[in-house]
Amino acid sequence: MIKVGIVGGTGYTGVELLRLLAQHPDAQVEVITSRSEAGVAVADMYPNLRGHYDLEFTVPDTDALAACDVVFFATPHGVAHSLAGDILARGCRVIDLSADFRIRDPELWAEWYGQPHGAPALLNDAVYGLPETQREQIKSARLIAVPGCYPTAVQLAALPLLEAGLIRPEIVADCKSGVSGAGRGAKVGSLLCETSESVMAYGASGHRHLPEISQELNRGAGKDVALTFVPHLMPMIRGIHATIYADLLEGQNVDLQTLYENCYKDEPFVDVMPAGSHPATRSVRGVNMCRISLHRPQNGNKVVVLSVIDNLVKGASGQAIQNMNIMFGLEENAGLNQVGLMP
Ligand SMILES: NC(=O)C1=CN([C@@H]2O[C@H](COP(=O)(O)OP(=O)(O)OC[C@H]3O[C@@H](n4cnc5c(N)ncnc54)[C@H](OP(=O)(O)O)[C@@H]3O)[C@@H](O)[C@H]2O)C=CC1
Ligand SMILES: CC(=O)N[C@@H](CCC(=O)OP(=O)(O)O)C(=O)O
Repeated sequence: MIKVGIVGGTGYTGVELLRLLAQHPDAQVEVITSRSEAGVAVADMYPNLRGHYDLEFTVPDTDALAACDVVFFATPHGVAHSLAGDILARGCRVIDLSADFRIRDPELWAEWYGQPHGAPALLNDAVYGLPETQREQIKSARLIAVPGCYPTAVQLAALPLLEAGLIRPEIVADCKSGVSGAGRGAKVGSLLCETSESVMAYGASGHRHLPEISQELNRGAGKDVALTFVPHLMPMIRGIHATIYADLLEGQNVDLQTLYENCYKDEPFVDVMPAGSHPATRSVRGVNMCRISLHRPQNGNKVVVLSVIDNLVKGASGQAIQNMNIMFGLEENAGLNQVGLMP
């Protein structure tokens, strides 16, 4: 059994880790931290976990965490910067769900996150944990930077076109998110009265996921890709819907459906739907899956790619467990075989 520690167990990604790990055949949660709920039983706080965990939240303690085989950080930005180095130095592996190690350039990170990078010396050890592009590096990694939710949906949709050099290096990513993407902390903007029956764009002139998505699209394309990224808050709890618009280069006659099907044929968590489908976020609720479909609007060289994920699963905790499975040589789908909820 792999011994798991979780820092930040009361947040939405923390409790999603607990939900998914409760059914993992090869992993057991030994330590789960919360400063505000220390001493409270996990099952008292989250009754959906009654019967699955006999564990209390404890304050973060690096000795207890480092005694685990792997520690997940489900914490706000900056926390892994201060704790991960000590835990790694004691031989434990770290999977960070925050953005602390996603951006290779510490100055760029500081610019977008409004604070100095707290652990630049660890950046060389960090592997960007998108299994569909980094599987080999993940196998031997000790520190994983789990991609952001929007970046996961956008990259899986756009990379096959960019890697094949079929489009102009210019992409528009129009994205929508459920409110759980904003975390569990109390904020006026997340209140029911503020979010229901309403749709709102935000960060249209610059969102912190822009440099992360750009970094990875540029890497896939082998050149700079001009990216326009606009996120929207939707009146739903979970889900990301990304619509990608791109221009095919003149004279390209490639069968895009076949390109995508071949690209993802061995990927357990990417579903290329029949051409012309319209994937809905509810089709991935609670499951570690990205569903993609391709469209060629008539009269033009546009290609539109639709991509949906659950922000808390393929966009965070499920993808984090997928990384753990790869790092520890387990079946990649161990503990990740859930079927989605309908309706
Ligand atoms: N929500 C989402 O859809 C996604 C979130 N992420 C990222 O995952 C991380 C967690 O997100 P989410 O679960 O939504 O966040 P929440 O705000 O819901 O939870 C944060 C958790 O971190 C703990 N925490 C806060 N500050 C500290 C600290 N200084 N030291 C130790 N623990 C701390 C909190 O518990 P306590 O204060 O009691 O210690 C709480 O359990 C964030 O970086 C987020 O950006 C990534 C992808 C998707
Ligand atoms: C709806 C909402 O507020 N979404 C969050 C992004 C979700 C997220 O968790 O971002 P990371 O993956 O980088 O941690 C936001 O826009 O900042």
